[in-house]
Amino acid sequence: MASMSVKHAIAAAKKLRSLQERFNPGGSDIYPALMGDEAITALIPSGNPLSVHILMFTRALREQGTDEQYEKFGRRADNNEIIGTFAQTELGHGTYLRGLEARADYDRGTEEFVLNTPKLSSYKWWPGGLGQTCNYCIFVAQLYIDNEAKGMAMFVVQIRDEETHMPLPGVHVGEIGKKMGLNGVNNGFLGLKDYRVPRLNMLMRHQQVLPDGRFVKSPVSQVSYFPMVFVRCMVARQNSNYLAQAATIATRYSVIRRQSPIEEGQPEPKILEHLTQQMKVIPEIVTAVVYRLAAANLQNMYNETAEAVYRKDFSRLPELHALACILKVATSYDSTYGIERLRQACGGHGYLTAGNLGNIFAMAAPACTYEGENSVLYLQVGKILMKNWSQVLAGRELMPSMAYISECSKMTSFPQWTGSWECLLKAIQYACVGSIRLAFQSYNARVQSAQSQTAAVNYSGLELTKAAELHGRSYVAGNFYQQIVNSPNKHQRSPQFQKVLENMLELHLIQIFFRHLGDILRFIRITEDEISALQRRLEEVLKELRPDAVAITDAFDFNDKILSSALGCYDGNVYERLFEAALKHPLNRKSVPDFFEAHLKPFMKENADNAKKSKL
Ligand SMILES: CCCCC/C=C/C(=O)SCCNC(=O)CCNC(=O)[C@H](O)C(C)(C)COP(=O)(O)OP(=O)(O)OC[C@H]1O[C@@H](n2cnc3c(N)ncnc32)[C@H](O)[C@@H]1OP(=O)(O)O
Ligand SMILES: Cc1cc2nc3c(=O)[nH]c(=O)nc-3n(C[C@H](O)[C@H](O)[C@H](O)COP(=O)(O)OP(=O)(O)OC[C@H]3O[C@@H](n4cnc5c(N)ncnc54)[C@H](O)[C@@H]3O)c2cc1C
Repeated sequence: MASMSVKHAIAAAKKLRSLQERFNPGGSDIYPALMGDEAITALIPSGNPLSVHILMFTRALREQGTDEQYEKFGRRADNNEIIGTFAQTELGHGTYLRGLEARADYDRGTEEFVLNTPKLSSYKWWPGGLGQTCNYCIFVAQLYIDNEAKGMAMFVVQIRDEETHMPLPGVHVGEIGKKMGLNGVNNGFLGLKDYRVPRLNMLMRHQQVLPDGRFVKSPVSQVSYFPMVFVRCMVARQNSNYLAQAATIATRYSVIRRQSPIEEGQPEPKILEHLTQQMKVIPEIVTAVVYRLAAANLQNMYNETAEAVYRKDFSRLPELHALACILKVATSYDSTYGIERLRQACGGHGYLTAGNLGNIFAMAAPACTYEGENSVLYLQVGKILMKNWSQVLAGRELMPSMAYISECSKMTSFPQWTGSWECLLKAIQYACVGSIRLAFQSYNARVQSAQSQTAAVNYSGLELTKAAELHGRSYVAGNFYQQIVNSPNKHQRSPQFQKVLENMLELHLIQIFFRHLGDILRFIRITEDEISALQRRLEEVLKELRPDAVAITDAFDFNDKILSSALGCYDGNVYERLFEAALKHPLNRKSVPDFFEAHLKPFMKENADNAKKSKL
């Protein structure tokens, strides 16, 4: 499977290169590389072994290396003359980067770094493509000078001979084994023993080791985390795409499949006529749209911040970090949940490999773990919200994406309930700020009672992650509201199209309201009648969106090859394709399976003989 994936990935990369040259000659704009990776990944159901090369190796060389280092390594990597990965996680550590055990000791006598993975737990473990595909990697290690720890640093390390692909002396590299999906990616392990690299193999755009061993610290240590921020932004778009693919499959199947009359004596309707089926499928279509828009917004912010960082302006890093965490977590959680819900909406056929929903789930699910495990990232955001709440208490201004926190903090109570979109949006924001306030009170009480900050974070973890989740909901819903209601190009939309968008906004806001009703009721008084009115509106807007469901998913414009699903094919010939897939199964090559003579017949005969004996 790995070699097939590499073959497909190379073919797709070549195609991408020609497209880039045609549409973006000589450009190093990140979009083609991004789109390229998504296009390649979408075409390789078992995952793209070049993903981490495209998304992290080339990017780290460009953003963390000096211009000279880019010329030496980056250009060859961008041109796919060398294939690399990003080797940070170890067998023993993934989240806690300060606990990484791989070390780089500077030898000023030879102006080299001596790289070691001192224990089994220090082995790099997980990097995509490391097992068999890559001949280089970015090796992340704790930097030591005269045995004094200086923090994390990145090193360009060649691990395989460029001609023979043989692992180099001092390198122990291989595949980590089968996974629940992405088995074409050859995630690998890497051990290094006294492996020497020249001083100039340490990426030195932001921090340097001089020939005599003097260390020049980075002005902002967090900039070394930037490669992870990029992938978190990419995950937001990638996983909204996976959800859109699954929504397309389930929607198309739901207007082909007929089952269970709604009125006695009536013909069996398309299953999408059942209200409960609409509630399973249509909200996921809308969630995919909502996250695609939020992810595009975030990508623009990433590009602007990356350019600023290039100019040594690090001011926007904290806000980008917070939003990248929020969106990476929200899209990976919600897409994974949504894809499984859509699989269940397709009944038994949703469980068939020919439907491809299981594989889409297996492709989407690991995003809850890689690039920062979700609950760890929510804790990151929780900590940032605590810092920002202190700013609010001190009357200082907050970053733009948190401005609503200041506004809500000035409200002594929630205004009269109207149920309008603005009211629903304000309700989720108000609940978020209420949660931040409660979390801060708990956190602060712990710190005041002499707990360390890290311990206070741990023991306030449930409230911190709740506040972070609600901040994510507020950001995503606010972004969708602005795009639908206040977009500068709203007047270019036809009234019909605007109405569909407004129906999607209505559904998203009501769905989020019901999902967090408990969190909202802690801070806002809402009567039973007002809640029942929202229940009616929910049923109404599902009915309104039902006629547009197929058109919206068709607008995602996935080729049948990308969906790779007998249930979601454009021509709707589901049963014929299911049956065609079934007949291709190896077990159907013979009428009598080989195991009959070898196992089944003797087994049944032995039972029959025993039965006869017991009667005698
Ligand atoms: C197609 C898909 C391919 C998938 C390929 C997958 C690749 C990978 O998975 S690569 C490996 C990914 N690994 C991670 O994401 C590690 C996750 N762990 C963390 O992020 C760490 O917890 C840590 C790096 C955040 C460090 O934690 P800790 O040492 O406990 O330090 P603090 O939490 O106090 O943070 C210090 C300081 O730095 C700020 N910060 C943290 N991360 C970032 C960032 N990415 N960008 C900017 N700033 C960051 C944090 O807010 C703190 O700031 P202050 O409070 O102002 O000091
Ligand atoms: C498909 C896939 C591809 C990957 N590709 C790469 C790659 O290319 N390069 C690379 O370097 N890595 C890669 N990784 C590794 C990935 O980055 C790590 O798995 C991830 O960072 C989590 O670390 P861990 O696995 O060590 O889990 P841990 O950090 O051991 O976490 C395990 C559990 O402990 C909890 N936990 C840990 N710390 C805390 C805390 N401070 N507070 C609360 N709870 C905590 C976590 O929330 C989690 O529930 C990949 C992983 C996968 C699954």
